[in-house]
Amino acid sequence: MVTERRPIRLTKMHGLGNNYLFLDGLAEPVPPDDDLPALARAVSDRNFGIGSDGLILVLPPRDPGARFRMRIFNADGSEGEMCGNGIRCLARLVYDRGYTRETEFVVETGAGPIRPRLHLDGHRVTGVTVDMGVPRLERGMIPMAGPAGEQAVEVPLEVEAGGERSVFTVTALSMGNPHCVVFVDDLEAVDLERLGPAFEHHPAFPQRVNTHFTRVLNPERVRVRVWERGSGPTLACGTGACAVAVAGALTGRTGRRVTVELPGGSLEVEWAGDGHVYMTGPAAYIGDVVYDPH
Ligand SMILES: N[C@H](CCC[C@H](N)C(=O)O)C(=O)O
Repeated sequence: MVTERRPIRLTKMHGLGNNYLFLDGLAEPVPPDDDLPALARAVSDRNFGIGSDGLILVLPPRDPGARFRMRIFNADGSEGEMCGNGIRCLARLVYDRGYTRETEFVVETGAGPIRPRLHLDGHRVTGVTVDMGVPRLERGMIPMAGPAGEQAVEVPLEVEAGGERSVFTVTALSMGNPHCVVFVDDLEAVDLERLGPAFEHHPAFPQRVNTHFTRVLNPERVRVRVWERGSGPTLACGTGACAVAVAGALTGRTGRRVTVELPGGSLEVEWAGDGHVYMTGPAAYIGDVVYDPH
């Protein structure tokens, strides 16, 4: 239940069609924490709200080493630790609004400090490369059931969906948020609406999971269909694209530099020698809107 009701100014942006409503907490009052899940659900609703994959707050940092702080809420109101497409949009927004003249800065997130770097043509942001940090491979860090210190690379997962039980081979890891990568030969044959929820709510993932059905086209290129924790099918998932690139390298299916083709477009991902994952992609505006239901 949203306690206080007043018009809320939002900016809708997207990264490859993965779209979010941004509340600029540097210019607007931020609703109380208890209101945020319900507000995220309300504004994300595509019929009774504005419609989006979720709500992102731009906030002043608490971490002295950070310039900004990002909080992300999925369309179901659950809070995610990080959002790859969202942080590229946040980086463009704070630069365009003149909150910083830097083209590289640290953003405090639930996944730790994340560092976007803006690509400019004059003063126009043409793209963003993000240091997404180091992937967490141990089950205890994903989190995923099983021995906490063990990795989950090419492991069996029995999934019950629509009365059918099947065993999938999965590779799970965290980019600060949990991901499950399932390599398949026939991507079109995946019944995402049936399997997506079954993976998302699988008991092996106590905090649920984002799932990425992935076809390897060649060692430098993969194609992915996404079911996101808390938002369902989206056109792209930035943290997921990073997880897919790491899983491809871990399983020997790809190199460490991969073009990840998503329904909304492609991201360039590299799991570099420093252990960090770097993701490059666009950030685009849709427009400003006032949420004022009554
Ligand atoms: N659904 C995700 C958060 C959004 C991630 C995604 N949209 C991205 O671009 O990384 C989660 O609950 O972990």
